[in-house]
Amino acid sequence: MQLNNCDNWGTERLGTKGEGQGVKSQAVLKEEGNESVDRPLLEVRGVERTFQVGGAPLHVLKSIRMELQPNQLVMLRGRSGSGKTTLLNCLGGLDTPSKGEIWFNGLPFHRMSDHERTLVRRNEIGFIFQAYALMPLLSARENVELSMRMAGIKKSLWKERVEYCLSLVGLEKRMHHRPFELSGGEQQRVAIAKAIAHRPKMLLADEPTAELDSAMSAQIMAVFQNIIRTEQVTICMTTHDPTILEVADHVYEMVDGKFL
Ligand SMILES: Nc1ncnc2c1ncn2[C@@H]1O[C@H](COP(=O)(O)OP(=O)(O)OP(=O)(O)O)[C@@H](O)[C@H]1O
Repeated sequence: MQLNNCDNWGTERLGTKGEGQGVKSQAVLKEEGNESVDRPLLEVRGVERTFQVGGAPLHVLKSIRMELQPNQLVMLRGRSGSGKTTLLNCLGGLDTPSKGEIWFNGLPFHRMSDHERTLVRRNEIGFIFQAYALMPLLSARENVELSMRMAGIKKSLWKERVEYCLSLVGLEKRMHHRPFELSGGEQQRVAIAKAIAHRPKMLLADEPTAELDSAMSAQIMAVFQNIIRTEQVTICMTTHDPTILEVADHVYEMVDGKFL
């Protein structure tokens, strides 16, 4: 199953980084001398997700425990139906666990309202989908601008940041191309530029290489490694592809809703 397309979340500005009501960002906690700043970027403790299907419970996630440290590339590997997308949805605050805790950047996602999670997600998390999720009538540049508009970033800052993000993914010469004028790998690189334009701390990618051949997949993984270094971002991605696992800092192997 694929992640929801975040472009449908609306465009109003809901606050600046870490401005969620009743919750404090890592930066604020640090200023206050709170020891929690040593926490990982993301901590998952005892997470379960159960759906009611035809009146019976379907236990999709079972006792999940994981950590994402800053500037890591972490992969979730598992067969179709093992629960990878369900977990990614919970990590990104698109879904809430039935049980357990998810701490993102010191914030208790599992206790926050939808509105609070939306604020954090818009400002601090980027999403990349298998099917690129680009607007077909907009150029590469306009697609990246769109995500800055959605994050409420001042228009005067767009030009420099958009050009920088497109150059990071090696597409500075394709800025004016629309998606249908780009290869699959190039479209996915525009999607990456779009996902990092608002400077998220965490990128979640659901099968980002599934539609690509091995050479293009390798390019995407090189781009991921580059942006972890230059943008100080943590990436968590799902994959079926065993050939790309070697570039991961950590691989979680998922079987039937549990980690091996
Ligand atoms: N909203 C839902 N309601 C009921 N069942 C669901 C729901 N979302 C997911 N599931 C079920 O949970 C299981 C895991 O689905 P999920 O999409 O997380 O797997 P996946 O590992 O990402 O698979 P794939 O690699 O094919 O995308 C599946 O059996 C799916 O049918």
